[in-house]
Amino acid sequence: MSTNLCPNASSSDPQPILYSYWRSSCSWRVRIAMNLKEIPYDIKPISLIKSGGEQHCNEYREVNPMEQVPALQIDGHTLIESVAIMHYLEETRPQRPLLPQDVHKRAKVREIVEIICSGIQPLQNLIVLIHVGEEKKKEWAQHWITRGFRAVEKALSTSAGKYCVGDEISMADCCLVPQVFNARRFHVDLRPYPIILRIDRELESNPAFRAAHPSNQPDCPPELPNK
Ligand SMILES: O=C(O)/C=C\C(=O)CC(=O)CC(=O)O
Repeated sequence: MSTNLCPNASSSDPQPILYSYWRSSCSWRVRIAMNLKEIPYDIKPISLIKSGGEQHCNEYREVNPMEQVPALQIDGHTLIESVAIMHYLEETRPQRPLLPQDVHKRAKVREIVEIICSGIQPLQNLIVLIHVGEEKKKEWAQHWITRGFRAVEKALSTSAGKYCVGDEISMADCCLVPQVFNARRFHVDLRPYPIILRIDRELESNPAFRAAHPSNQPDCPPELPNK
């Protein structure tokens, strides 16, 4: 690895720590990326629901002022925001690339990432749903996921191979799979999105994706149905 890629990393650095919540789709994206790149890490679970949410406690606010997961302690730095973290990993650990070489394919990966990470997930995030209220939250989440998935499916109709963009797994796939889980959680009818469903099914058995799944997280409640 060249010296400017990872200026503060040394073999004596402690193992990275990922502040994560089992069902957080943003934590899940980073777990997949770490697993794909075979970067060992420890999980520090932050419960988003226990006692009003551990993400709001003073200690964690020092780690992530947005009071959200994930946060990643790596190379002597604390990084927040899942997409920024994935790009950092890509730039410092280029093994098993998550962006294609071709600039147009890269643009397509970023487009799909952006649709999901800006255009869908933030609108159905826990803090928003709390604000929307118990009575309306399901319909609200369905509305925004459906709207976004229409655009994702359209993008995939020209970009997809085996995965979101061509035949290599990319950041777009790291974002898509957790969003499909959220869609199912809110009972979105996924039949109009056959390409999304096909790619989700394709990645289900991938070991990096399996290990990152909520049901395989240390903080996943044991009593969860369909574990
Ligand atoms: O267990 C819970 O109900 C609390 C939080 C979540 O699911 C995580 C989210 O807010 C959704 C997400 O990350 O997309």
